[in-house]
Amino acid sequence: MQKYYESDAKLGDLGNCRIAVIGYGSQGRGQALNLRDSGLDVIIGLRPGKSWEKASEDGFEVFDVATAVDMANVVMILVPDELQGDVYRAQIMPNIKEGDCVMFSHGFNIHYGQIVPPPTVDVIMVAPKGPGHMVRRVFTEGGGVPALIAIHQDATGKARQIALAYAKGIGATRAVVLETTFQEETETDLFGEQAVLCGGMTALIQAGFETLVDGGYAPEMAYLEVLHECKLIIDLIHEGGFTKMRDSISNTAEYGDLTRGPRVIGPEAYEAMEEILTEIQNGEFAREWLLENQINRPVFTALKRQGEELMIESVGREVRGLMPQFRNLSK
Ligand SMILES: NC(=O)C1=CN([C@@H]2O[C@H](COP(=O)(O)OP(=O)(O)OC[C@H]3O[C@@H](n4cnc5c(N)ncnc54)[C@H](OP(=O)(O)O)[C@@H]3O)[C@@H](O)[C@H]2O)C=CC1
Ligand SMILES: CC[C@](O)(C(C)=O)C(=O)O
Ligand SMILES: [Mg+2]
Ligand SMILES: [Mg+2]
Repeated sequence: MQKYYESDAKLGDLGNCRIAVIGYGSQGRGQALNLRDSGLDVIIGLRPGKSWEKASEDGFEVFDVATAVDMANVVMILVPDELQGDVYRAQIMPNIKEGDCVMFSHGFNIHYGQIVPPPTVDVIMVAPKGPGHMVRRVFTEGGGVPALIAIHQDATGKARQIALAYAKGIGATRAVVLETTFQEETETDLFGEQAVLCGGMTALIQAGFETLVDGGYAPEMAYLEVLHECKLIIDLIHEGGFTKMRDSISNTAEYGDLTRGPRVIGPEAYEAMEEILTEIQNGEFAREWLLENQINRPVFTALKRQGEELMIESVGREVRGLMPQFRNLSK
């Protein structure tokens, strides 16, 4: 894979550009603040509401989406994936100009054909491999969250330089930037969040918590064991792979890890993962999610509420309340 670092990217490639960041949520805020701190010209496009107030408080000039797109030549679309098609057709498409650059942090709408920009514009992805709040936090600490870039259309012949300059502006070249395609980013990102990072992880933690509580152990004990300590173990895996984690745990834990882990994630889990990947590759997941939104998200709403009502959530609030390190953390 092609890799890029600080010396491969020039902020000057965005020097004459005005960047409109459309949306000011997790990624929008993180990216916009980092770009501004990198000395770039950034405005924000929004609808009236909470995000508009936040962006104004943070000192940005905020406009409705159509005006922001009209005023800019680089447009980063950071509204939720499920709304991007409507926002693009109503407010972005009528205001983009020949030679502009349309950017995404996830390939969903391009890959699944929900947005088809005209051939006269660059279409680029700069996708941080981490939550927006961390894109900001790590940048302010002097580091960067790695990112993927991809070029879908290169109308100006400068798409790659612009992608790299943007990646530098948000701090990603301080870590590493890898070049991929819209297809590869979309399919791996959806798979990762569904099967491992979010879906797989919460299901694994919940199953462990329920098993201990059903076995008669105190919920607080179960929480500390299967959720709180998760981060400490993951930090070691993150720093040095399974080897570093296994060097740090006891031999007893390591033997249990090696012999019992594959019983928890056995053939059934592999089959489920293959099915999930197929649904992503053949567009079934995308169709389901877009249709779910068209009917006002009944399944999403019900499952979200059930998740919020789980015992692990209320026990977690209590246990975190016992530890000073959690008291000043925002939600
Ligand atoms: N969350 C993450 O860390 C990651 C996200 N991404 C991608 O980044 C993109 C943005 O996701 P994310 O940051 O999670 O989004 P959020 O849900 O956090 O934020 C969405 C923003 O869009 C605004 N918005 C919603 N609807 C409209 C509209 N009709 N017109 C104008 N503004 C609107 C919201 O404002 P309001 O307050 O008015 O609702 C809010 O500021 C997606 O493509 C996602 O896949 C990629 C990597 C990681
Ligand atoms: C893991 C979820 C994610 O893909 C991300 C933070 O990278 C997302 O879509 O939010
Ligand atoms: Mg992701
Ligand atoms: Mg994602």
